[in-house]
Amino acid sequence: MSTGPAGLGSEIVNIVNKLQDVFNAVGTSTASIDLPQICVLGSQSSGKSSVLENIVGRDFLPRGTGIVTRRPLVLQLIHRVATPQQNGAPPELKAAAAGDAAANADEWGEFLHLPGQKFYDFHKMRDEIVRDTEAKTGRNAGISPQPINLRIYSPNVLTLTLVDLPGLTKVPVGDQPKDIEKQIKDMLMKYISKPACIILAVSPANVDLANSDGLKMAREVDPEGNRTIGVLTKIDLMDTGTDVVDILAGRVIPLRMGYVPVVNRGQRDIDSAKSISLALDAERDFFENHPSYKGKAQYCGTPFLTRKLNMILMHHIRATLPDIKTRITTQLQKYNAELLQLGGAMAEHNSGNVVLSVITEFTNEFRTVIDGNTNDLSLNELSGGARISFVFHELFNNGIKNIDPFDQMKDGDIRNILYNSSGSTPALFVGTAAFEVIVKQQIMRLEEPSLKCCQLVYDELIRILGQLLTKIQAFKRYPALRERFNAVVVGFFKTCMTPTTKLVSDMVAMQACYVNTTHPDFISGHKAMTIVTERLNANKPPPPQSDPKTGKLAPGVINNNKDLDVDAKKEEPSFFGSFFSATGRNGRPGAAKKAGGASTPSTMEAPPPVIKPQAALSERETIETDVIKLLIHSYFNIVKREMIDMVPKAISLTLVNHAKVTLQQELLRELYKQEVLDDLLKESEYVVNRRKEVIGMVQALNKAEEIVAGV
Ligand SMILES: Nc1nc2c(ncn2[C@@H]2O[C@H](COP(=O)(O)OP(=O)(O)OP(=O)(O)O)[C@@H](O)[C@H]2O)c(=O)[nH]1
Repeated sequence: MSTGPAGLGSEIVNIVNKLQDVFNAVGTSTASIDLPQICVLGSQSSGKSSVLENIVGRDFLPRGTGIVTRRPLVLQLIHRVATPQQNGAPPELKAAAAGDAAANADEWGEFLHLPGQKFYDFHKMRDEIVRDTEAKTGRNAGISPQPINLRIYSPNVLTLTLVDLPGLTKVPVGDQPKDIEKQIKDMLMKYISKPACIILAVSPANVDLANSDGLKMAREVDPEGNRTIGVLTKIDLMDTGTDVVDILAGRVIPLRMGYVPVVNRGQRDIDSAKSISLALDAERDFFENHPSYKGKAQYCGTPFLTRKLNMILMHHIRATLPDIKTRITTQLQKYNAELLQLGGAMAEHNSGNVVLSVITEFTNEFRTVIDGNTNDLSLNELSGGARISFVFHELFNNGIKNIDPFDQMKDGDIRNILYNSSGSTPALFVGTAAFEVIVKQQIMRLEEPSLKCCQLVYDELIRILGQLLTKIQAFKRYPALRERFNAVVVGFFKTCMTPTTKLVSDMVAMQACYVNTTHPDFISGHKAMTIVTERLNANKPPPPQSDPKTGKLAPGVINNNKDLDVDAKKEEPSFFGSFFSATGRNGRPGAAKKAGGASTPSTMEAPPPVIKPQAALSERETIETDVIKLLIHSYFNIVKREMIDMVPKAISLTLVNHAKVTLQQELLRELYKQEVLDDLLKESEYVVNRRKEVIGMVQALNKAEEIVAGV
């Protein structure tokens, strides 16, 4: 490349330019490596475009009213030595000369979005900037963070990369969005907040520096002023007798890299198409002859600014290169690892091996999750097996315990059952039968929560399946495999549910079908009787019928034997009457007072169509009912306890444990078949695309590594 003072730092800046190209080629989403660059920051009309054009030495930026710069312009200036044209001027140049008087064979621009096209005509270059800006943002609409990349080759530039950004604005113009100020500020922030960015803060000297929007914003991200260079424009427009000497001396807002004063073309110069070379001459004259600056004129003006920027960028790049190298290496490792996960660059696979290993991984994970040995144990959430335990020991346990056998049954109902269950032999075994009827009814109520428990455990298994389908990487790559896995496993769980619900229903049916009154935990009839009568005595002394003999029914309830008084209706002729009052067709109570009674056999009438019990319970009825309730309570508790114990065991046997043991076989049988293997391993579009992207990144990073290797 070039040598001599003009080429100062070219090599190292070129390295960054090359890196920029390499990364640009793989897209903007990969800006994970921030390259050093100089960003131009300032309010509208502060003179940013003028400074840039002076640095380049050519007119090439769009001008106009409103926000002209609406996309970042990444401007790579590349110094090249002027070469005598050997075979005459290139054809593009001949065409260009007509439009741009300054066109010459040594200076041209190239846009990244128009590869291979050389712009010798800098006016056409300007048109292209306008065209592409409008293409991406609309005519006067908004702004866009998507940069335009322009590279300018010239013997008159120092190798330098500058980013021209939209000017800070306050008022939306035309159909600009209302929040344009915020949009611009956000975009600028994105650029200047990166530590690798050097901020070129442009402020007009004819406005108080404290009000400079550019400097204000720069201080937000660089409060110490370590990476901000101040450019003071419009020095020529300052009132006579005033100057920026205090600012330059760092006495107003100090910046470590200092300030450079410049004089650009005024509006009138632009309108009269004054050439930049003339403008640069005028600038030099201005500083050399101004009383405030002539002693330090070599530190003023655009050429000094350019050299300074070149030096700063070069040093900056030197300083950041080691870090860039490290980042390239880490990124390379990251993308290589991802590529490996995506199945490598060639994406070759032996479908049999893949399916086999996914089945193994899945079933291992499944067992681990069920057994609760999972690595990613979350502290604030139960998972897998722990959730199933919760279903068993909390939900099911409480669901069963909370069933109150008498919540839907009034004492009067019990009395009715007591009577009804006696059938045509009212007194004999009446208690036993009623007890069994009620207990069986209540036992059947346990079926619903038991089946619900099966369903909840099934839901948990489905949940685990969902987790594994997300967790295991191969499913991302092979969506068809994922689908089939899902279908097979869900189908498997469903199949297991049939014997499981049958088993659980049967367990309830077993309990209901045989009531074991000899169960060791069952309260005895005598005990129940004693408890009830004691309770009664305690509640309302003196008990009028405290003699158990009068409540003879009760012991019979349990033992079906001795004390059951078949003559009860003789002793208490009101046995029926005390239990029931008949209601006639018209519903009048007492219409058949003696109905059904054996006392009037000779004049027996047909019973009334509806026979209703009397509302209040007699004392004996109360005792009988209480005894029955106590017995039911005792027995129902035994059954509940057994169900709480057994249902989880049943569900484990036929569902959870069964799945643990046989799921692998099932998956092998369904999926590990030659005829389906290839279909299962069709890759998802995402994987195919992502692999392309990652391969691109890896290639770019490899290239980047090469580029920085020698530095
Ligand atoms: N006299 C004089 N005029 C200047 C100087 N710098 C810029 N101007 C004028 O100020 C106006 C704005 O300059 P630009 O370079 O377009 O400013 P800008 O910051 O790029 O503006 P936007 O792109 O709209 O944000 C133009 O009319 C320039 O001619 C200067 O140093 N002296």
